[in-house]
Amino acid sequence: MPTLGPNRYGKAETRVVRVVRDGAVHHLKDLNVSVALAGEMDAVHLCGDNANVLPTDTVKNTVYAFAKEHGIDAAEEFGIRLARHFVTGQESIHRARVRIEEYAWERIGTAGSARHSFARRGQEVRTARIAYDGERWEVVSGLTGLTVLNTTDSEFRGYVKDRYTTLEETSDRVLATDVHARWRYGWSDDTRPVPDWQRAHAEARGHLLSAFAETYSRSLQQTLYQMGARVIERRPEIDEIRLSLPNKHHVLVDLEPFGLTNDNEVYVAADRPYGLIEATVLRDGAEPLIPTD
Ligand SMILES: O=c1[nH]c(=O)c2[nH]c(=O)[nH]c2[nH]1
Repeated sequence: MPTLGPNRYGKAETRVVRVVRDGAVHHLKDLNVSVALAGEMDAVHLCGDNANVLPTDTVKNTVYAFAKEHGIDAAEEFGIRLARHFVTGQESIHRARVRIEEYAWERIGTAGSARHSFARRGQEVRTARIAYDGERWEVVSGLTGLTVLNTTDSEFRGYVKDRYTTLEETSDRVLATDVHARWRYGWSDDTRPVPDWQRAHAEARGHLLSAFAETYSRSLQQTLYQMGARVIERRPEIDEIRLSLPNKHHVLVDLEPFGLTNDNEVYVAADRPYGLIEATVLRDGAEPLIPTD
């Protein structure tokens, strides 16, 4: 009989919107929560015995019930609460992984409606991934879809050239990317103080942005390292950060046919193909544990 390999199950993409009504002033949290559970699941796969299976429908209900009972503050905290509940609440479940995407809303600032009217903030998504095996925690937070652009202080020269190279060297180009960042906290057991998730996230995001803006870039690779290093240097609770940065090429348009010059003023924003620059930056002695795919 073929052997059953690694397996997990759960409810993916439970969309939960939680409104907190503070009198006339309302607050909004908007999450997409995916829970995956693993443990003693041989019988359900091999014999059709469901005795160890907490239904995925129950998993979904738990997400909604916890949103009501405990509210939602930091995504990490909500994910930790869920993971602990499944691992400590069911004997057959030994490990839980909770992934959360959080969509940010900001207030529409007109008088009166500012209390209950919101607009989605751009494409940026906050992410959290919590893994728990009953003893150790692994919390990886991050963000995707944070689009940034420098109109100068970026060059790309001195690279390898072979017979297929046509790219012109440049000492002044537009540098733009959609930041996809994941960072892993050193916190891993309940006996140690839990990081301030909201503050750590806001500060890490701020360091990514300031390093992007302040780095004189000789390549996106160099900028990536500077962004990651700044987070590691300034946030002691973070041991590892992985960045995936598409190079959103901005190509100068040839205006000569129209008798016009183009002194780094008019670009075509090419959407594909794009260079894709990826790397992990680590605290000295830390292990690279964030998956590279
Ligand atoms: O910052 C860059 N890094 C590269 O590796 C590369 N390759 C390329 O064609 N343009 C760029 N830009």
